[in-house]
Amino acid sequence: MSKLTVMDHPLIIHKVSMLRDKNTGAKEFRELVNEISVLMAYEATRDLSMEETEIETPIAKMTTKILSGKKLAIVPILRAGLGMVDGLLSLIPVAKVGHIGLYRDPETLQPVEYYCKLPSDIAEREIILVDPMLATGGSAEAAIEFLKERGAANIRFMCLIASRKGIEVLQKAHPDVDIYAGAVDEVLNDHAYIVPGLGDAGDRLFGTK
Ligand SMILES: O=P(O)(O)OC[C@H]1O[C@H](OP(=O)(O)OP(=O)(O)O)[C@H](O)[C@@H]1O
Ligand SMILES: O=c1cc[nH]c(=O)[nH]1
Ligand SMILES: [Mg+2]
Repeated sequence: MSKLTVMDHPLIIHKVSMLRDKNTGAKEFRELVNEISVLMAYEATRDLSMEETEIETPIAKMTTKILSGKKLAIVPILRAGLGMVDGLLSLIPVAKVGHIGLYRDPETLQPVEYYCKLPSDIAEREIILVDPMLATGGSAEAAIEFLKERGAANIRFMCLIASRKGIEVLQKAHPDVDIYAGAVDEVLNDHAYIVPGLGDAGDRLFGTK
């Protein structure tokens, strides 16, 4: 069973509350998604591997630790995942960015793929897959399958709001993928939107409703 980490930091809880508010406009919504992504990146990278190195301060030589240099990739699920990329890149500027285009068919609720472009060495990279919403879990499950088909073996998934059902589906389908969620909501409505959720993350980010 994969690990589920739900954010409990007051700054994140506060910003997720602002994000949920229907009166939050697209500009503020984008800023909040960016800020929450930065704060969550701190948690989602807590177990990155480190190695010892020798440096010299102005006072003395010392042995200290740095990141082991394992290669990272950030992979947003389009469209809404795009809103989380800049925040992550601000902390991990050397990461490569891959894109998986998926939308959820409103009738069948099944994910439909329309784009996939990944770094050529994706199989060697530690991957942070990002999407603000984990609802039925179908989109994240399919995106992880694409990544695994291309050889990816080290994947973690970061979302802003997850439903209990989406977490169950993802943990069952991909027990090796740890999940980092800004908040967890219990219910999906008849259209498989998260309740209370925040509405359609892509539409709110890009002002398309
Ligand atoms: O867990 P699921 O039930 O699959 O739902 C979650 C998916 O739905 C939303 O994308 P959407 O289909 O609205 O596409 P968009 O990002 O282009 O708006 C969201 O950003 C996820 O990708
Ligand atoms: O609540 C939801 C469910 C799917 N996609 C969204 O953007 N929001
Ligand atoms: Mg959408």
